Amino acid sequence: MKHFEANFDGLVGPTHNYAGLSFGNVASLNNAAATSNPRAAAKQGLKKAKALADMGMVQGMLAPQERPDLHTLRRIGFSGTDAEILNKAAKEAPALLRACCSASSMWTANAATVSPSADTHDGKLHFTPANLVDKLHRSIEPETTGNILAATFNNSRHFAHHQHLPEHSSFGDEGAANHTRLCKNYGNAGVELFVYGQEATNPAAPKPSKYPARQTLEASQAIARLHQLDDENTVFISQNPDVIDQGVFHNDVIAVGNQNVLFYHEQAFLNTKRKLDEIKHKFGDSELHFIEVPTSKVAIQDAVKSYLFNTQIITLPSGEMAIIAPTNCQENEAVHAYLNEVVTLGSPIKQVNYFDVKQSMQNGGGPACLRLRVAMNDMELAAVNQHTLMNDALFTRLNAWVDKHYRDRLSVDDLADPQVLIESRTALDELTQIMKLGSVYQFQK
Ligand SMILES: N=C(N)NCCC[C@H](NC(=O)CCC(=O)O)C(=O)O
Repeated sequence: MKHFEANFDGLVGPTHNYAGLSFGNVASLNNAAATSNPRAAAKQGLKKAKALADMGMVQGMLAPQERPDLHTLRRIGFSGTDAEILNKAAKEAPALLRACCSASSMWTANAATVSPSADTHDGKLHFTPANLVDKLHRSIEPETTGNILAATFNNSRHFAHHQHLPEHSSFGDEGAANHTRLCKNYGNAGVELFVYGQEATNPAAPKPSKYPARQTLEASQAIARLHQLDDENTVFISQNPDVIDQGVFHNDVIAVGNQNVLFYHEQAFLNTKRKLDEIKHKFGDSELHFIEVPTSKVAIQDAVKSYLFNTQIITLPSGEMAIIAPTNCQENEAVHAYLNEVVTLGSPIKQVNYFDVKQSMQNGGGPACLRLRVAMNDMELAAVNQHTLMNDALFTRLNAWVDKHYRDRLSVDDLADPQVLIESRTALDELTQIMKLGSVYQFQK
């Protein structure tokens, strides 16, 4: 049996816009009210996904969510026709309308936490959608995320789908953005690293003072229980609150791992030495590469601006590893120099490939935010909805679909236009047919 890691990228939705919704996410705040280009955003994402498929990687796509979210607007008391609701919300509660229009489900690293079957007691691949309670616009994602995951991984013999955690800040959960798995080979039991920003039930524990910590220890522990992970195969690590206060709102902005490589900034964690020792102990005897980037080479500010750590580290079919980086890393002198150096360090990382995902980057989402990693085997892959898997035909079809339905300019003021809603629903209805998802959206029920 073959084992590998698949990446499921979020297809950027038709309402991709810059609304400044994410306090603590520097790019989101800096680009608030800028005009977006949803068509370019979707195509940039598709291009990256196709390039990985062309490198021999298993690559899937996850459908976007229905936005504007009329269901939520009705739930909070707006009534009338769809057009009346949009009109009233724009006048009476513009901030709430903006929260109901974000295409933020594109960052599928926040869709769920995933534990491969090699790690779980029942031998199934486990998914728990993230509740994303810290941000209003993201807290309305988990139910549909669960529907989309169930429609994509739709086989109960292989896949276990859990409900998202209780919707309370004690269980703040941002999914795979704060989760990394190290392993010798994808088919071996790995060590799952859960990184959190605060402890809900221990107010004396370190936490940031300026920006929110979106992930709690309690949420991470709940996921480990749900996924039937062994204590011997899990490590819980506190993020350094000082870096959260400098814009590191998820751990995947400061660290990334793959197989036997952990690539992280020296300021990423608390108690770094102790935690690395625990990882080493749980990982066992074989070779493990800790690539620690010192502040003297890359300042936190440069890491946050360039998204050096929001890169994907992938294992190519040759066994060598490649870094998939945003072009923003080439544009930052210190970071570019570091990436030129990293391939010479004698670790498995041998190449760096750059992709322009600037439309997403302007909202604080790099290459790694755009993908959900699912380590799996070929039997499990055969049980996946095959219409979600990237290949020449799907790439051509999705590009044509984007050309047909997406605008090339969208401002926050356009979000109240009922025409945007009609365009978005028409596009998504067609998409569910292309990807054979069934009726995953509220407007289809
Ligand atoms: N690091 C990972 N894995 N994901 C990045 C998520 C970016 C997203 N940005 C936004 O939601 C901005 C939306 C706006 O402002 O319009 C967020 O902050 O949750």
